[in-house]
Amino acid sequence: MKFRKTEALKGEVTIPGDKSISHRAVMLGAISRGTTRITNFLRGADCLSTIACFRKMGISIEEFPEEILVHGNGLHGLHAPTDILDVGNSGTTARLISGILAGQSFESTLTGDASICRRPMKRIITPLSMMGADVKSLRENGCAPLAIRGSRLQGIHYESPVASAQVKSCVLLAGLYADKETSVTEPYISRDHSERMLASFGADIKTENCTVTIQPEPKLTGQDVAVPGDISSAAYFIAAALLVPGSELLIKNVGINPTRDGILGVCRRMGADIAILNKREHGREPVADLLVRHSALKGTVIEGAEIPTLIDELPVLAVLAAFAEGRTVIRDAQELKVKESNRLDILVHHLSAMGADVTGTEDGMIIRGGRPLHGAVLESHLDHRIAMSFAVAGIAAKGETEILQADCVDISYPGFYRDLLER
Ligand SMILES: O=C(O)C1=C[C@@H](OP(=O)(O)O)[C@@H](O)[C@H](O)C1
Ligand SMILES: C=C(OP(=O)(O)O)C(=O)O
Repeated sequence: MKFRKTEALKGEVTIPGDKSISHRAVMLGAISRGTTRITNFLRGADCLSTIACFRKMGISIEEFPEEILVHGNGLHGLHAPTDILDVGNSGTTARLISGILAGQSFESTLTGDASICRRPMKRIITPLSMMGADVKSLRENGCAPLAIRGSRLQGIHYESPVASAQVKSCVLLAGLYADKETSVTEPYISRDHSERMLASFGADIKTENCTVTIQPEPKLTGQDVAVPGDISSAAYFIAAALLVPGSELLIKNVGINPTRDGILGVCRRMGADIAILNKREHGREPVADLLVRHSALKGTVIEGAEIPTLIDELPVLAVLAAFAEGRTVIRDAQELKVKESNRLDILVHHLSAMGADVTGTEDGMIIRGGRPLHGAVLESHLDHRIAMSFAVAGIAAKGETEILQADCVDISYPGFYRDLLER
């Protein structure tokens, strides 16, 4: 896929549903009693993997153009899977479903694509084993494929070494099947969609600072879930409108949960003109429309507690920083090394290939912005966020940028190129 400088981004765009919330709606629907009706469900490959996994455990899930219906069988209503559970490219599916599988009375095997089989699973094997589950990395490398023998679990208090919503959610979901309360403390607060949705389905769950506590064996009841637009997908449009001169773009129906909206604060510090309009609630999630105008940007520092609130947006923020005047420092972002690809290394490589002045560090990078960027031929490494971030760089840089294996955007945003280019 090839990109050149585009015209100003004008008018409005409505981006697809939130990936994290779509996954969770299917999972909680599957283990609740009654029907869960999901609107604005993200039909990306990752969320379709979640649906396929629960169908293999006997859950009836109907797909209609406007809604998804999940007919749950209750907390103990899953059947032993008819086959190996394939999570595809989805880390969220792998880690969250493992928490549910750990509490079942059957054995299951879970695998995924080459990227999934490189991503660290020890971070969930450790707490699930503490709870009494038998979870094995079949290649003994701490990664998938995983064999999970479920059992009646023990409630634990887990101090997570990483601020990861996937680890936290995995332990909380396992906690539904424990003999007493389970709590998780993380170093910084990560996205809290699981907590909000578990509460709305009827779980007894409380958050105090960085600790979440859940009581076991709740009566979960199917709900209507209206999925907000994904701020991680909106991020590419925010960045494109900020970079392309003359742009003034209204991005409608974006989830602005404070554990996810770090990109807005960073952009504002960089000098961005972003107005938050029509603030409202969708279920328990805050939503707004964002009016973004082309802006002159300056460098900033992104670190610490802010990192989990914008973890998936760091690739596109690094692109913005390359176009901004002055120095941007990204620290505490070592988690980027263990996503769909090693995003730190690839960002440094690709930004340099486009002419940016960037130095990789142990846990981030230093970008000395303001040099004019030029086109380059770039591998996506089958990482949707890399492909979308450099598509944005490509429409703001001089000359032609080609992204190889660009179709991987279907993981989280089918139709992304059409929305970006055919406006
Ligand atoms: O819980 C979730 O839905 C997610 C959590 C984050 O991962 P970590 O928990 O590994 O930080 C994020 O990068 C991922 O895209 C989705
Ligand atoms: C890291 C991501 O997703 P996951 O961990 O679910 O594969 C992402 O979407 O950027």
